[in-house]
Amino acid sequence: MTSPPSIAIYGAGMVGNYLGGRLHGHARVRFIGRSRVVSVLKEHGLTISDLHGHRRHIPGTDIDVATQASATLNVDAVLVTVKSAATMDVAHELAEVLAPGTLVISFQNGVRNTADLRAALPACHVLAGMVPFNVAQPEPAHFHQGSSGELMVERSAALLPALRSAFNAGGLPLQLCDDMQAVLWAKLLINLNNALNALSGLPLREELAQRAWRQCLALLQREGLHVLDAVGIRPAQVTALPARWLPAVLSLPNALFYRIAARMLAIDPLARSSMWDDLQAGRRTEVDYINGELVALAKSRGLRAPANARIVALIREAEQSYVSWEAQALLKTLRDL
Ligand SMILES: NC(=O)C1=CN([C@@H]2O[C@H](COP(=O)(O)OP(=O)(O)OC[C@H]3O[C@@H](n4cnc5c(N)ncnc54)[C@H](OP(=O)(O)O)[C@@H]3O)[C@@H](O)[C@H]2O)C=CC1
Ligand SMILES: CC(C)(CO)C(=O)C(=O)O
Repeated sequence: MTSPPSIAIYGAGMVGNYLGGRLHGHARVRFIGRSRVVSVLKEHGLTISDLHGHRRHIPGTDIDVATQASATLNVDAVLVTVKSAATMDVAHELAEVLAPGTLVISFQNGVRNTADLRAALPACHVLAGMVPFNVAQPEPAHFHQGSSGELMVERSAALLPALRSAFNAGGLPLQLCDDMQAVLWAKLLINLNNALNALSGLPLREELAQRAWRQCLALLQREGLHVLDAVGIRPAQVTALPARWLPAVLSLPNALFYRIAARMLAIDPLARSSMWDDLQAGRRTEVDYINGELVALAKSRGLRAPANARIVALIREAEQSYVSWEAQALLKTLRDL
């Protein structure tokens, strides 16, 4: 790769447009998405910003967009940024067009997307990635990073220096990791809050500032950790504190929590979970790939994960007709199971 690497963003949405906007100019970026989304980018241009004050506008005339998988032909790397339920479709679309050896990175939540992509794309280098921060969409063509953290990607020789340089130059240094499955399980434990945040109807910061919501999350995480222990999965440490300590810290009274875990509340005041975004947009959520993943794992070993199962059911209900919950009421429901 002598000229800047060419990167296709497959799934121009919150994460994809933000990553693509950061990489634009440091790589040749092509945004592949639904026509309703890419036509907004062409019309308004793309604005990206973050909670640290970074802001950038890319005019629509400088943005390369497409709606078909054939636009990934001959790119150096494809970043997959669709929701988990769309992964298999994307895998089959890419299988029709990608040249052998193409690098594909899944920047998705959930623990099975990389394996699904790998199975459908055996001749490609498929790597797992992890996005630790939140992306919000304050306006149709504006994507805002609302919390901190570095992207993580599986260490691999396929991750060529020119590509890593493009991420670095775009302000998205890649943290390389040998055991991404452990990272994805740790992220899944954090994502147990996605459903709670959606049910709360509150921005993340307001929700996590309330002890009863944190206690709900602690309860779901304890149950998750119990299942992971039973099957021998050890989640990686992806936050300042090890995954195993999080339930105890989340359960602290507010005054102590605010002092000890101030970093957890360093979130843009308007940021909400991607599951809230899905419910608002009337889309099916990723709950089966997050809480549902633990429920299925528990079941496969003759165990139970009743609190996470209840959350799956509540989100299913909310997908049909949204009703927000009070924290104390949900905590009681989960404790009574
Ligand atoms: N949003 C966030 O803050 C964060 C999200 N994540 C994770 O990142 C992943 C992406 O999330 P997010 O960016 O929020 O998702 P979005 O729904 O905002 O973006 C995905 C986009 O891809 C489109 N799409 C789906 N299938 C195809 C296809 N076959 N071809 C072209 N476009 C397609 C979707 O359209 P349509 O809706 O019509 O299917 C949608 O516009 C998820 O796994 C999420 O959990 C991780 C960290 C933070
Ligand atoms: C960043 C985080 C944990 C919360 O916004 C997330 O992954 C999501 O919303 O899906």
